[in-house]
Amino acid sequence: MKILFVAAEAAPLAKVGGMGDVVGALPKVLRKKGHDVRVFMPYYGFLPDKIDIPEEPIWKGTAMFQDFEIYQAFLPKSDVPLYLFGHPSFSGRNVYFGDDEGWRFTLFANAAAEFAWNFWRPSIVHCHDWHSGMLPVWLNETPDINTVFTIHNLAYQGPWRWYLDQITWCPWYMEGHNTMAAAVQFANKVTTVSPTYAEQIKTSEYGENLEGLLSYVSGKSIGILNGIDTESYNPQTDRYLYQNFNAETLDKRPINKVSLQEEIGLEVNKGAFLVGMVTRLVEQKGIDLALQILDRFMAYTDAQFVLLGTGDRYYETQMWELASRYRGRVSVQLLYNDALARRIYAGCDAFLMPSRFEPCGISQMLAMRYGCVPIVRRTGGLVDTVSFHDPMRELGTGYCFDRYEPLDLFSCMIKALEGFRYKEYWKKLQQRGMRQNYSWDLSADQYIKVYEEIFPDAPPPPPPAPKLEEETKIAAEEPKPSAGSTSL
Ligand SMILES: Nc1ncnc2c1ncn2[C@@H]1O[C@H](COP(=O)(O)OP(=O)(O)O[C@H]2O[C@H](CO)[C@@H](O)[C@H](O)[C@H]2O)[C@@H](O)[C@H]1O
Repeated sequence: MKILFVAAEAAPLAKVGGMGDVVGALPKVLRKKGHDVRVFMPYYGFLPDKIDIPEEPIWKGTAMFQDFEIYQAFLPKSDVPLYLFGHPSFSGRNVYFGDDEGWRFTLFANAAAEFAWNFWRPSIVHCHDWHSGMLPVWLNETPDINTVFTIHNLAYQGPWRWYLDQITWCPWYMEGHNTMAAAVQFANKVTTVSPTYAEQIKTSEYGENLEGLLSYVSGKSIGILNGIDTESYNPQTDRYLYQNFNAETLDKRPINKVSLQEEIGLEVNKGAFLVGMVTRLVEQKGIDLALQILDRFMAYTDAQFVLLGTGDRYYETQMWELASRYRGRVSVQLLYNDALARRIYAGCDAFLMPSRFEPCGISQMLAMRYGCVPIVRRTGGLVDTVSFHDPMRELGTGYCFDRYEPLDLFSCMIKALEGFRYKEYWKKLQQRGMRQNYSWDLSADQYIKVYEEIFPDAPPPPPPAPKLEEETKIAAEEPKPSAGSTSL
């Protein structure tokens, strides 16, 4: 099957959060399973620092009165073709910035529709979050192209209808008061990234005002648990670690702890309980809850804490102040750094994720893969991926609490600290986490099932697109205007 992923992020090239992880990993697995999957993403100004991109575009088009060019590269270490949407509005050094984000990504989505209509015609366009949310609307009247829309984060819903009306083509049949709502209505299938979150978003507590619509479309929606890129994130081979290890050689892991402590300015102390967080500093991640208890936790224990993240200025300042109160015991790194993130997963004893809501969560799975025990609030995908530690029966993979209450988080962290004292049990807990299968294999099969469920309704796909070498030749020619083009 021919599938075009359309997304704002794809790891390791452009990643701000977990959506990048998914778009960087899932296409590779689907391709291994025999599907022709390709990725369409903006040509960000920083990409030439990371991969070789040919100077000549393979195609040129127009959308929303803007000329654009498409360049072709490949996802690193893979044979997944990567189409890069070249337009000056994306030439900056950041993925997300500025007030024109709504316009910029709507243009991106419109260009993706043009691309699918006129250059490489897939059977399925797999859209990710609001950035590509208008695609299911525009492609609704193209019967041989079906759409799957994946919700990674319901909190960001994209431009509102009144604004879309001003900047782009909103067809007569379009319904939905913003991009996300329209995508949910028009996609052939809607997926979200864990079974528990798929149920939660039908309630007013988690539905972000779309709970009614999401309940209404529940016949075409499903929760499919994310996986992780087990090749890239492998403590046995990860070149960013001070010392490689696996579940059988956990005795080597403390070298990472000590080296991390040195690197980030903590007192070097193998025995201290080191808790880490790698996160976007936003309300979703429960930073306010953590801030309510961290002072006391540091005061009453000899634990250490490291935070790696950027985001909300208020949280950044509060974390910074915490670090200044506990010099040598709290380290706050207000930056985005993939290598340091890996060293935190490999060096910390526990990983804190007290999320207010969590569609799936990639970080807790990465933490477990690196022998770092998760402390999580039981919400969304955290329920589906972390289970209660029961030392007597040797079950479970982490420490969990239910209510979004400071006391509950505090007592959960104290339990983890106590558990850490019993080294043999702790080691078994780490090993159970490391041996979990969080690879994309099972989830990729579920996505294939979703694609196959909608595919029989479509007419047979058009004749195969030209081979890649031929596509390059086509690039040299001027694009021909084609029927069915709907850009403005
Ligand atoms: N400062 C920093 N430096 C380096 N790396 C950093 C970093 N901050 C975050 N990261 C990395 O970004 C990723 C975060 O992924 P998550 O899935 O945990 O959350 P996110 O909310 O971004 O994703 C959303 O989409 C994903 C994918 O569907 C869902 O799992 C999730 O619940 C949803 O909120 C991890 O790979 C983490 O290591």
